Amino acid sequence: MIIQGGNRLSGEVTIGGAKNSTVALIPAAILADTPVQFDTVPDILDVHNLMIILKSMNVKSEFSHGVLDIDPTQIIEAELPSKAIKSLRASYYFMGALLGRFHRATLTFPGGDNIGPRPIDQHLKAFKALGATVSENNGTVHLEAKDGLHGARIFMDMVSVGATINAILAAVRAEGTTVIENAAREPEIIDLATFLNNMGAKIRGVGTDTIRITGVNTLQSMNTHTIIADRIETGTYLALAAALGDGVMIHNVIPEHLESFTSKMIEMGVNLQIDSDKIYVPKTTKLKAVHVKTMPFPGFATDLQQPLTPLMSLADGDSVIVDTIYPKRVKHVPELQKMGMRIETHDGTIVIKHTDHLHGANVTAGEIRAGAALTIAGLMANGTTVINNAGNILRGYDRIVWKLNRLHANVAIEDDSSVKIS
Ligand SMILES: CC(=O)N[C@H]1[C@@H](OP(=O)(O)OP(=O)(O)OC[C@H]2O[C@@H](n3ccc(=O)[nH]c3=O)[C@H](O)[C@@H]2O)O[C@H](CO)[C@@H](O)[C@@H]1O
Ligand SMILES: C=C(OP(=O)(O)O)C(=O)O
Repeated sequence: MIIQGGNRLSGEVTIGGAKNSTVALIPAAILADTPVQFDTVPDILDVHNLMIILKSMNVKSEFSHGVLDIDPTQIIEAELPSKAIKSLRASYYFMGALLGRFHRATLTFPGGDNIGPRPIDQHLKAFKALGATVSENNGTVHLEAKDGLHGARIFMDMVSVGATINAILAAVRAEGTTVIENAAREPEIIDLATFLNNMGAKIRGVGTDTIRITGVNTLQSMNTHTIIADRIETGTYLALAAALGDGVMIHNVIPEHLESFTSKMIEMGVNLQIDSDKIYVPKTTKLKAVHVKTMPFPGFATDLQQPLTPLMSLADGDSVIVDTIYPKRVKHVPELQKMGMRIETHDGTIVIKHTDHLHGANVTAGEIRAGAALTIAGLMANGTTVINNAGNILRGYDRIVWKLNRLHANVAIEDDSSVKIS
């Protein structure tokens, strides 16, 4: 990604469907006995890679103008393409979905963002509780429930989005009732349950820490499922607009999903004008330093700590971030230093000091949200910034180059081949 920095931004931007919903909904589609349709689907690399995985199972999918059609009615068991599986984290949702559909699944370990250790022990614990045996060999996981899946009580040792979703996917067609305790409460889990319940599933309690699922024999889609707005993309544009906007209106927002973030921006001195489904960010000149601690929802999202960093560098005083979910999520720090930002890490604490000027540099997006922070910093900086590994940004930001340029930024992607799907 090549950014000519220094332009002030203004205008309007519309947020796409949530990446973290979409990447669960697509694997969930294989549990249906009918074709399914999603709309407001973000145009991101993760979606294209999930479509490659579907194709390997003879599941046809078509994606056009934000509408994704998936026909799982001719699904077959097949070896899944390990390159696509490794390209994203959420490919692990095929473990729960295939177990639910065929009572067995074989997958290589998932990829996704390199943000420190990301074990899947809670996912495997849930599958075992439901009656599956789990064996691992050379980076491949084999799951099998020879006597079918049976409802069970699952207590999650820690709050995990992925393990909660995987347990739902495996339990939704299991025999009997499953209770997930200490479940994650992220809005994307509610979106997934809405999709499944509209097809006849019986999932109750999503959005609380106890979820009850009574298994059903069939899931049939009757209507199009509209994916919720991406709260992380929203937060990224909010931070960007406050840092270098002369007035930016952000549409398709669910403000209730972002309260921990918007309240932090207001604490910083950004006079956000929050409406029912849009937020206006006025030009902001004076910012206060703040402290942020990431937490499971409804706490401050780990995925938004890095996008807030460039705005923090404009504040008077030292801002502090502690990421309790991923303490090693600091890939952006040395890259931002190359651009002149006064940012340091000490024992899991990130300190951002007031920085007068950023300058363009050659940097690398180690992961998606590090890439978002570098993009904002590049737009604020004098001169040209080149972000290598921009594929990490395109994994999860819907049509980002087009959206930024419509706000009067000067951004381009070069060497598109490096981010093409194979
Ligand atoms: C595709 C998707 O939705 N990705 C999101 C999801 O990732 P993901 O679902 O992978 O993250 P989790 O909620 O599972 O992780 C939360 C914490 O639990 C730990 N853990 C998790 C599972 C497990 O079996 N064992 C274990 O120890 C993790 O290392 C982490 O410290 O939630 C993260 C935390 O909000 C977000 O950053 C990601 O954007
Ligand atoms: C960590 C993230 O994604 P994933 O879990 O898909 O790697 C993210 O979206 O910030």
